[in-house]
Amino acid sequence: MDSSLLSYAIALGLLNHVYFHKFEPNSAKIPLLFLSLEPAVLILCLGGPISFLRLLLSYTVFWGSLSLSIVLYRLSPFHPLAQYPGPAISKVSKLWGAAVAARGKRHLYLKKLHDAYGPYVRTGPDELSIVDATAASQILNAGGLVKGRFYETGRDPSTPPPILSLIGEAHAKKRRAWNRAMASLRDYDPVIQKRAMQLVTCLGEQPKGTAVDLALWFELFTYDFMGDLAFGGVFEMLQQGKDTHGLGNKIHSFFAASIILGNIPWILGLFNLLPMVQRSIQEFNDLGQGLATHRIKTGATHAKDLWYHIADEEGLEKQKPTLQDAAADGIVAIIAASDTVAHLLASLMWCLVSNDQCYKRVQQEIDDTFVVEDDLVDFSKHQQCVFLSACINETLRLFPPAPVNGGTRQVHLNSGGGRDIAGKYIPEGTSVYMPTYVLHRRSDYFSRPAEFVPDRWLPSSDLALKHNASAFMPFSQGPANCVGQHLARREVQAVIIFLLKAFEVRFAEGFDGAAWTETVCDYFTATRGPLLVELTRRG
Ligand code: HEM
Repeated sequence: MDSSLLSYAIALGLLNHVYFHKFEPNSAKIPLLFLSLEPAVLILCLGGPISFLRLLLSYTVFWGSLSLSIVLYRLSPFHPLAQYPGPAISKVSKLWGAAVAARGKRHLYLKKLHDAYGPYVRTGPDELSIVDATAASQILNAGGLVKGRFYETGRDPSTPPPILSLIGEAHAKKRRAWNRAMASLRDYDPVIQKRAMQLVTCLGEQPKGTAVDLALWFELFTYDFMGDLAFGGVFEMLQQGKDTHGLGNKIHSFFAASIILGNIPWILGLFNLLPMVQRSIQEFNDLGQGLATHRIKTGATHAKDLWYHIADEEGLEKQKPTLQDAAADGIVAIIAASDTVAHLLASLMWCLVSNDQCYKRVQQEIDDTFVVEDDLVDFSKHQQCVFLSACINETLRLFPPAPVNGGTRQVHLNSGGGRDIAGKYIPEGTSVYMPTYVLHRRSDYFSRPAEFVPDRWLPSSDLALKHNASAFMPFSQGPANCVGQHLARREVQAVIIFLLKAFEVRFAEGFDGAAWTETVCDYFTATRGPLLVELTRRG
């Protein structure tokens, strides 16, 4: 046995742990290079024969001592997050979390963990999941924590970052343009109306007695609508009755890769080198550029569209964004605004069709508000449907389209110490999730948390229910909350009003309605399986 090689390999393993713990790298590229060479260099330095057996010993002992030291430290009471409970496997590595995320069931896994361990759970060596409304509000609002490394995923560093990845002044600048775009939502009413009416027409043309996949049709609606708003009307998927651009697949595989990478961000630099990943990022960049070029060539479908604002066509900013810059935001508009709204629409229809009483109340409210068909286009009347609004809130509570509330927030390393948040100490280097799916289902915030009870949102309700509205944050909170939330509500309100005025909707024969929620997955935004219904024209 080569005892000096053994002791040096152990010591080198421990030294590497101490070094990389203190100077945590941003990317695994350089550390992996060092870690793969060091045991061989050690043999060269110690002298003696360079045999296969000595190499094997050096590598095994070096990697073994490094891994054991990391595992023991992460489980030890000396780790800064030692006071937070959580499963041992999560304390040791994020790989388990990444595997759960890859299956799309992260929201359900987090719910189980919080049920077992309470509102603060250690979900990774340096990661917490928090479902405390006060803490979430402090983290997300001004003066809270900044965005974590999660937001670097899915982007090639050579491409301009979209609003979602930015912080500080760069974020504020883009946010001003987005705020202008969302300041006068009435400008977009004609587009919502046109697409909602087209949706109803397309649905009415489906052969009688066939099952219609509402989840798919809602996606086509939102793609067409956002295509109109951001890029001058490019997709026309409703007309074709299918996702002709494969946009759904592109978005879903992009997000799936992003959340897996978001769980183990140090792998980012390596992962981005894979041709498959480069291709996917490139595809998105090309799509954005192509759509932007199309919009510039053809102009807007109506006076001032979203592109007009995000590309600053009015020239209000000192420095106009480049085409690439604006295209990056245009793509965010398609991604952030289509799948989320489609999910809300599908979940809402599922909730209504599953709850006959609520369905009838919504239908009655719509019939009372819009006595003649022409009234439907009067968007000011849409807001009068207060029970429908309550149903929208209740759906957002139960099925938030961003189940984990976006990416992580972080107390970055070397940022001047940890932070006190709602009476708890969050040490430097900690990433934090605030899964709304779990927060919204805490029984001490909302009574009967798993039930669809829209009345809890009505001021006139005489139900004596616990109702903590500050724990309701489907659109996140603070300066980087969802800038499109009012547009989303406006779209959903309109589509449901047009749809329920035109049709009776029931689950299709043989469709297992009760099992539909099991098809919901969390890939940053939620995805869902087909929602098969039967539509009957109302008289
Ligand atoms: C039901 C529909 C929607 C839901 C539940 C939703 C939810 C969210 C959430 C949770 C965030 C924060 C993400 C994070 O911090 O990582 C967000 C950000 C954002 N959303 Fe939405 N969203 C919806 C619809 C829309 C629509 C219709 C638009 C645009 C037309 C939009 C545009 C954006 C943008 C641009 C951001 C980034 C804001 C910033 O960084 O300042 N969203 N959304």
